[in-house]
Amino acid sequence: MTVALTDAGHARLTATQTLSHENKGGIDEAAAVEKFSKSFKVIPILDLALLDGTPDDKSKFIDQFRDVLMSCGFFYVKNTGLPDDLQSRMYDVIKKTFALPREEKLKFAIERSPCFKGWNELGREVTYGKNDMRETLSVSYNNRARNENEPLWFNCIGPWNVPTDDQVPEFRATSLEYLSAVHAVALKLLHAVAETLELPPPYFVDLWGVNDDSRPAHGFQFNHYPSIDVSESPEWAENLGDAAHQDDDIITILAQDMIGGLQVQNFDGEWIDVKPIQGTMVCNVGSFLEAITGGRYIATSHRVKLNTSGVSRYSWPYFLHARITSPRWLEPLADDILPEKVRNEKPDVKNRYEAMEFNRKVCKTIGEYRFYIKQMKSYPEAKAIHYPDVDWVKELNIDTILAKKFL
Ligand SMILES: O=C(O)CCC(=O)C(=O)O
Ligand SMILES: [Fe+2]
Repeated sequence: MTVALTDAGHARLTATQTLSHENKGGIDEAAAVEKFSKSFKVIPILDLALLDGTPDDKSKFIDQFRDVLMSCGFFYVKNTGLPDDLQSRMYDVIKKTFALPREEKLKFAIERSPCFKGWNELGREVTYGKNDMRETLSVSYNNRARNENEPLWFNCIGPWNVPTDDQVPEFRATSLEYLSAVHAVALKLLHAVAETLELPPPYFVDLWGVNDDSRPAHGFQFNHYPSIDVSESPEWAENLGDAAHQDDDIITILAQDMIGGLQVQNFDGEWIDVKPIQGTMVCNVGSFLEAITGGRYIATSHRVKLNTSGVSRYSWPYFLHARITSPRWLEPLADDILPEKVRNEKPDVKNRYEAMEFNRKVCKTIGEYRFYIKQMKSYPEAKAIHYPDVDWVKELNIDTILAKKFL
């Protein structure tokens, strides 16, 4: 959900932002022009209120949703049920957290956590070999620490490494409130995804242990993209806020302020702006849904441009993940159980899908993959401190040539 901003600089930007969508219900007209094409030029808006409406409303939603999942993989949702004031409070907490002096943020730096949680300084995160021009705080859930008799990769989740109550008094209460509210939206969407495939609504929730209360693996992250003056720092001119990637989860639900910068790639290779729209959140398909549907539901590639707007940008995504002990690779749903409309949609994403397929077969479990590949690659400094001797390519017995090509 975009946030009504109060300070003068932001309010000015909000007022001058021209939004291409008119928020009328269902999918708006701007999106309908490009209806469900893989050459999309705008991102559709879905109205979650339809799911609680009449049976007709609901089936309209499910039909639209299926088309969106097969064509674009990215969509706004409105009428999420998340209180506006919760979004504003979350936004204030995020701003306060990143505004702490560096010495204070170092107290919860990612290097202090064997679970790769905590604050990651500007420019330190690496996505596909490039440094992202953002600082982040990986929050997620406050899980218990790994027991000694559990595999090392159980450290892919663990206890919070976040500001203390003295540093940001509202941090804990607001984050917990937000996590529970956004998780409810994610569940609603995941039930609807199952319905687009004519499966029982809890199908994926059960398959992936999404409601595993004992050790929730979902991600929650704060992102701060400071404005970079490239005339002063020309060495950063070619970097991005966040390099192009697919989300490696089931579904992502992102809240952002009104600054903009997120872009998604259509199948003609064009980068399309995901402009902030008041009262909406941005959702996208993750690689798990892409894999289980044999590439029919698209985990769209996206990136964040280098922020040169003159004003900081903040975003806070929630990543719905499977239980860490779930198998990393699941055979796609058999063709004969897919509804005809989905079955007939042949994925034309060969290269992307192949890479993803390889990538998913590399590890036995989701936790193993997150720990050895994702986290160790993304946070090299933290890896060097906690796991100096671990060589993940060897550890997982990966073909080094394929690893170079695909990972
Ligand atoms: O900040 C954004 O708008 C997107 C961030 C993102 O794609 C991610 O953190 O995976
Ligand atoms: Fe992402």
